[in-house]
Amino acid sequence: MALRTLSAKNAAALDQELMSAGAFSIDQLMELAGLSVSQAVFKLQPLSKGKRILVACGPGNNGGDGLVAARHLFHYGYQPTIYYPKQSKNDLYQRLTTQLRDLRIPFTSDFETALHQTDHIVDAIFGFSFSGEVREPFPKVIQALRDTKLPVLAVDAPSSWNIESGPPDSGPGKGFMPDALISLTAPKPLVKRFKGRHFIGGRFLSPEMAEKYGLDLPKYEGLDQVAEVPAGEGEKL
Ligand SMILES: NC(=O)C1=CN([C@@H]2O[C@H](COP(=O)(O)OP(=O)(O)OC[C@H]3O[C@@H](n4cnc5c(N)ncnc54)[C@H](O)[C@@H]3O)[C@@H](O)[C@H]2O)[C@H](O)CC1
Ligand SMILES: [K+]
Repeated sequence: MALRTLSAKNAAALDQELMSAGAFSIDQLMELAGLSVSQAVFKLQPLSKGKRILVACGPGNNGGDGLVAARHLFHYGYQPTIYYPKQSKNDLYQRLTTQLRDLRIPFTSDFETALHQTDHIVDAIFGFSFSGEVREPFPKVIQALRDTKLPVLAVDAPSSWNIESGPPDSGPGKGFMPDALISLTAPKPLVKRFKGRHFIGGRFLSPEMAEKYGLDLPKYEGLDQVAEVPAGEGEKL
């Protein structure tokens, strides 16, 4: 699979264009993004390997993808727990959290303890709009993600990585290398520095839009909402 990358600026522009000219709502895009994340978890962590999934959610749409993924994971038979310290008042996020509470999915404010009671972690803290130094309360969370021996799946970007240049040289994310990454719509330039299993998700791009942004549509198989990129492909980008 040949792959071309999408800068943070173009990712935001593409997002806006999908919701204007493309006539998608944010709810639809987030639902499909989160569904892809849930399928990547299913491939990485079959139910027989452990059902407990800790989903760490940030304040923006990356966190929203995590909330959607947790709902799907529950329906597949997993036991998700949500860490969501900066909850948005926005109606969409309020509805997503209500849907999770209705399923009796626990929310925790103690990330450290939750980390000792899970089998797998989803990093949905920051995506393509992350910039600068990691602000509170996330530095200790990023550090814990870096230090854990448990498998971590990063959503769209390993949180704290620079979207263009990749791993930070200092700060809590220095040395953070998740086991797997799911790029949404298209890989961001940081994938050149990523070592691990790499999936593409967000199966909603039209061929015209892909062409306009110079992207390749992944070869999704059958009903899959994710396509795995062969190992080493990212380094060639
Ligand atoms: N088309 C698609 O592929 C879609 C992808 N989706 C997902 O949306 C995110 C991007 O979402 P956005 O809301 O623009 O931003 P983030 O979630 O990445 O983060 C914004 C959030 O984080 C705060 N923040 C930024 N920098 C820092 C910092 N240094 N310290 C602390 N906090 C920080 C900022 O204030 C905001 O609150 C994309 O990656 C995908 O995962 C959509 O769901 C669907 C379409
Ligand atoms: K992330």
